[in-house]
Amino acid sequence: MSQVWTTPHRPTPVDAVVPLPGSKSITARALVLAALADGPSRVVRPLRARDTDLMAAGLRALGVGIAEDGADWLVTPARLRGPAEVDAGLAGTVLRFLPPVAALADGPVRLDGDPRLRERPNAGLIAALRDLGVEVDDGGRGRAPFTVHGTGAVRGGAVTVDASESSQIVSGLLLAAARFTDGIDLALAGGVPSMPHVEMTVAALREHGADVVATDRGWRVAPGPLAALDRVVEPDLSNAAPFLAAALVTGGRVTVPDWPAATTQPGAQLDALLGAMGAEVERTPDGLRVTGTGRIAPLVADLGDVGELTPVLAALCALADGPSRLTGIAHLRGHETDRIQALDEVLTAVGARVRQLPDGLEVEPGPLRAALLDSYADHRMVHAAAVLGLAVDGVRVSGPEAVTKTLPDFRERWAGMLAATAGVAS
Ligand SMILES: O=C(O)C1=C[C@@H](OP(=O)(O)O)[C@@H](O)[C@H](O)C1
Ligand SMILES: C=C(OP(=O)(O)O)C(=O)O
Repeated sequence: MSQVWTTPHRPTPVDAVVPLPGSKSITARALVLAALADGPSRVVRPLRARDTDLMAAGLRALGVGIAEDGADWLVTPARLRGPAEVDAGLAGTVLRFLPPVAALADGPVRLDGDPRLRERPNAGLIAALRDLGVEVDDGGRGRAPFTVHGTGAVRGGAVTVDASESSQIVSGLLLAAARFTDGIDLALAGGVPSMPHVEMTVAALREHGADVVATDRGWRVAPGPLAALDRVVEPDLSNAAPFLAAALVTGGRVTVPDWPAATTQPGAQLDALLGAMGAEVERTPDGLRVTGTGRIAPLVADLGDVGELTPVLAALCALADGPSRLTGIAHLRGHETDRIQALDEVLTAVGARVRQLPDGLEVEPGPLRAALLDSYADHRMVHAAAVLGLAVDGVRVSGPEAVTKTLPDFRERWAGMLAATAGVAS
């Protein structure tokens, strides 16, 4: 039976330092590239959560050695083999990053996951794999479950890809492409959301020595070896969003240590976004510090590059002092849940007026009221509920265990932040 979490109400300012575990996106790329490299690699301080544990399990199922060494993972590449079964859970990264790796295995690899995973769009990836010479049996659905019939090699070469529904389709193809016989010359058929995540993929490939160039219509990866690499994983800046938002909601102060000076993580844009919503944002020697000023300003923004920040930002919009408009995020309908619909339901339940747009939503704050909200099995909808609960007494959320996807101890960290008057929340 699903749990219900009564989210803490907090009428007084928070003042906390909140360290965060590793980035889901960087951990996923580190695992895949280490698995395809020419020797053993160490992933230092990887995120240990459902999505990244499933990525490791999927690679192990293909024959890759992944051992724990304290908090690190030691990855030892091996001949990739089928038959194998991969459980992608609800992880878009596993759904889109492992099929191109599976195509290099010498046998069939079947991929499936949670009921909602079977609704997440993947036709662009499956079509591209076929164009690159890979046999994929998906029953014509363009979604999981499907079987990649690996033959031990992928021809690769020129391919036009529809990645309008997820940037992960591009990332998945690029990550494995150096191991394709002809590499890849990937041209986009249209737009692609979440560009920082594609840049993260390109940067990670280059760090492993891959020859990657941007072209007029996409990216080209030359065939060749990937060098082994020991990589320290940065903190997950997208998971910083609810904690930093708490500073705005309570008029308090939250610092996230080890904020990278330069990064491809889209969460880095929180400084500008929260600044636009009225926060004071400073980079201090202790980390990124966000201070609430007592005012939450409305936000009018294209969030296409930073879609995964939307649930928390939309929750802030419901607490703002004017109407907001968030656009560029049509692809959020294919995320862990249809996030446009879910945000409409949740924000309406706490008193906002919400209008869905073809590519986003408008949020007009109204008199706030307590409500029982659904998590929709979506970790970031639990984060959004927690942010709302700071301002609205009596916000409860069913299915809070969804946070295991990327931050299993989210509720403990949230309580630690609220308990801290100063110093480090634990
Ligand atoms: O490559 C990645 O690590 C991710 C890319 C994005 O996917 P979409 O482009 O499907 O939004 C993002 O939302 C997701 O959380 C992680
Ligand atoms: C969209 C997300 O996840 P996924 O990697 O499953 O697509 C997310 O974490 O917000």
